[in-house]
Amino acid sequence: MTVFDRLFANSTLSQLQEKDAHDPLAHKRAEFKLPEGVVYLDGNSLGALPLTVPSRLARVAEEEWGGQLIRSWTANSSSSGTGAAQDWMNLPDRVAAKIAPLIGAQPHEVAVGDSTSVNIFKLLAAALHMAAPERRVILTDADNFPTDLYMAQGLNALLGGRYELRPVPGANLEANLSGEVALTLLTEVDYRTGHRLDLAGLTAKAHGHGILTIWDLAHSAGAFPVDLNGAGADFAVGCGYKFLNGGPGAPSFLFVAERHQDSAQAFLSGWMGHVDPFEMARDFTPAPGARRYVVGTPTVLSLSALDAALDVFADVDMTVLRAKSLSLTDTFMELMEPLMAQYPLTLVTPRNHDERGSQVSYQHPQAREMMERLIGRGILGDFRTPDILRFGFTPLYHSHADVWRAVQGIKAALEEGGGT
Ligand SMILES: Cc1ncc(COP(=O)(O)O)c(C=O)c1O
Ligand SMILES: Nc1c(O)cccc1C(=O)C[C@H](N)C(=O)O
Repeated sequence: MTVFDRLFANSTLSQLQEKDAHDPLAHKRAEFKLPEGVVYLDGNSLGALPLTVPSRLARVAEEEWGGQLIRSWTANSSSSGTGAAQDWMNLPDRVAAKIAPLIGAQPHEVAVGDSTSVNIFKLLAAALHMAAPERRVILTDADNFPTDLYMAQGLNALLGGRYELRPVPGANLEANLSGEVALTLLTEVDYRTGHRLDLAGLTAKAHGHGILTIWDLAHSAGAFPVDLNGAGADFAVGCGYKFLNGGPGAPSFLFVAERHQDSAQAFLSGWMGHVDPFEMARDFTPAPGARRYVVGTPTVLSLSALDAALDVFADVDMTVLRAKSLSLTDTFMELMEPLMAQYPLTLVTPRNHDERGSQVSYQHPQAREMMERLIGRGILGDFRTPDILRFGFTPLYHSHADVWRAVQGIKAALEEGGGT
């Protein structure tokens, strides 16, 4: 670093620190465990640990499981002296009620459990069954996350190959909406580029052609305000372990719009989606609302972690969170500008605010090696094939000074790489 560089960098840093001093979300960082010496830019893969989670897990293990044993499935406060049992049976519904406001849904439109992949399967099956039989195309983005494509391929094989999975480039989606399309299966924010589709606009256009929509909100929920009902969305899924910080393998959520709940069928009709599981009836009668999509026994430990993690959003205004996210990603792009002029870096994330999520990505010919060097320097981003450096920003725990530190680390890693 030259003297000039250092002076420039320091003045930039102090300007950013000034911004941080006025950050209305600055206090949220103290609610997370973040290791010293690390800038964690991978909350879009695995959110950081909210401090309330370990004690909640310990309580569930020691008191609810260890002390109350099977009584914890029901709410029965008189069953023991060690505190009220925790009504585990309804835990998926309580978690759904916490996710609902983050995605513009009503609580009974949300179900929590299973993985995102499995929930995609449930919704694909329900939506295809609702679509007119002459509609034989499932329209998707060619760059969609692999599991979305694989689930559609698997279900289509089960259905005897009746459908055509049509992957098209994101820019051609609108032109491919037609009367032969049964449904669209789209991820709002691209996991590689961070490009954000127009969820409301595409939903309206799809509806104009009589097409049902399934949205994957993996990189949206908890990252910015989502308004599924405002957009008239039909179906959606999302991850619990990314911006919702529910921990590795956290349960996923799904959304079924109220207007579809009588016609959409839960084909993975497990007993926990039955209106009265302990009736032990021979035939499946669905529970009201989205609860019918809860298949088997709720995964109490991981649901409890997600339940506790979601409390960090209780006092967060999501429009404020979005404004901070944009400020962080704008700052990052701006600070990276001189490096783009000097090194083979290509920005692949749109600069336009409406067209991006909460990540910024660059192509680099040695992206994998670059990311290894960066991780060695404590800048934890991600590499995605074939040549993407991906940096996720979580407004709940990042400051503008973190952005500055990250860019200093990237600069040093690029220099270490000898110009590549
Ligand atoms: C868009 C998208 N959908 C789904 C998933 C994951 O699905 P699952 O939770 O089933 O592994 C991811 C990331 O892992 C993703 O980025
Ligand atoms: N889900 C993941 C996992 O189980 C292991 C490692 C990474 C992940 C991810 O979240 C990948 C992620 N969906 C992505 O956007 O690349």
